[in-house]
Amino acid sequence: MTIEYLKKAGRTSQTDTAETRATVEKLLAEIEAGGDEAARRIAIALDRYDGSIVLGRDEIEAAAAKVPAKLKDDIRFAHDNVRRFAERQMQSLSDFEYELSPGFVAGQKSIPCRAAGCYVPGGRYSHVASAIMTVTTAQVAGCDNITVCSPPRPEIGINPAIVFTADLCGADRILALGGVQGVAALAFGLFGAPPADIIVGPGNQFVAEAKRILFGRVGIDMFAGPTDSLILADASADAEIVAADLVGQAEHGYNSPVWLVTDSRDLAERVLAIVPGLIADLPDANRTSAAAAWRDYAEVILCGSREEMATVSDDEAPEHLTVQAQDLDWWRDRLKCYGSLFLGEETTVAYGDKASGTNHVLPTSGAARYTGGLSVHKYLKIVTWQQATRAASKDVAIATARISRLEGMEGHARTADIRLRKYFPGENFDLSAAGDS
Ligand SMILES: NC(=O)C1=CN([C@@H]2O[C@H](COP(=O)(O)OP(=O)(O)OC[C@H]3O[C@@H](n4cnc5c(N)ncnc54)[C@H](O)[C@@H]3O)[C@@H](O)[C@H]2O)C=CC1
Ligand SMILES: O=C(O)[C@@H](O)CS(=O)(=O)O
Ligand SMILES: [Zn+2]
Repeated sequence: MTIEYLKKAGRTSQTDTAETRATVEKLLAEIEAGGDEAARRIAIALDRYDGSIVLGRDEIEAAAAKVPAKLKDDIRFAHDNVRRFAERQMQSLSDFEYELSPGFVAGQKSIPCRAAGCYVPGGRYSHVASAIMTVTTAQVAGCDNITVCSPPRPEIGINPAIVFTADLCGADRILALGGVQGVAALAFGLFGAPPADIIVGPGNQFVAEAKRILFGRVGIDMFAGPTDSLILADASADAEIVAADLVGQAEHGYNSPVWLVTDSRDLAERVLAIVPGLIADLPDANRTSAAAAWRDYAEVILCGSREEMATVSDDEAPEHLTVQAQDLDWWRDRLKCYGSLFLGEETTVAYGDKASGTNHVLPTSGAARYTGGLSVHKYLKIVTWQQATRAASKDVAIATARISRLEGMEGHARTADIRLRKYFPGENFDLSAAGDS
């Protein structure tokens, strides 16, 4: 490899993880011991919010009344796209039964988790689209009970558009709780909510760590923490658009990595020259986040070939991966590690983030090495079953008895023996593990 870093990051998604873990463990222990009251106390301390936590129907209607009609239409448009894509995903998985031998049938079926907990982030920005992504997929998957948690703003509560959206998409209950206290409320079943079987949704490092620690006790979709994005671009790319896309992603937060990987030094240098001006031109809060992310987490990597670019990208396993290069089919076939792929200049990460229909809850911090993003499949338990005639069970019983004895599991072996004696009286079987080798 002949890669050259034209800009190297001083920090990565693994920086400060021990400190985050210690903070989250302490908060979870406090909430588990103290229940509703502890969660409320932490919400007051961290989010300066002392209003109602479980939103009543009147509060939901009041929030909906505050959302402009045009925005409601946009939310319905995005919801419709996400719902139709999720329905198509449901169709991609079908139950089946298979006759392994005459009379011995095994099958696979999918069963939705009963209670889903959806976390909708809202600390820095008001992530209305995350409510669409999480609640809609839970609803299409067939979860019976959907609880939403989202952080309240001081004095105000949850952003009204998030409340409207969660309700539109099918939430059964909405809790004004953010961060660790929100995730804990979903997991432990606080404020009258059923304990979640699965918790889904993105969030900052505290939210992602809380889900990670609770995993096992409760299911989670994946590690979906601070957003990251990588752009693969060759000499044919438009430097202005590449720079705008990098800055658009850096605004997510001070700890959002962005990478440009290219085989064109000229493109890289032009992008490096354009980015600072685009960041400076953002509104205050967005500028602060993007400037810090660009300074501390951004990288510009020059490669010798497109194969080398693909390898660098797969090693990063970015959440969002954009290709602005020639021969898009080659890239789609070659790339292996990403949460969601955006091919060509005519689409962009923000389309997927807000409205195009694919899910924006995606693996971060390299988790795309082993998982895709949120889909209806994350809520489904793929289970198996089997059923047999007595005649069909004979060969399986003999093999089971012998393998069990070889393993030293005599009790298992005898569950097969007893059936063979009952179903085939008078027949003799060699059920010992020993025999010709
Ligand atoms: N991976 C994905 O698919 C997506 C990721 N995101 C990410 O979600 C994140 C959203 O973050 P935020 O705006 O912060 O909203 P958030 O809702 O995730 O977090 C806000 C909560 O963090 C808690 N918190 C803040 N500082 C804390 C501290 N020092 N100790 C303990 N708790 C603390 C507060 O209780 C607050 O309620 C961003 O990093 C964004 O990139 C957003 C959408 C999709
Ligand atoms: O990580 C993500 O998918 C986010 O970019 C989604 S959003 O733009 O913050 O809604
Ligand atoms: Zn985004």
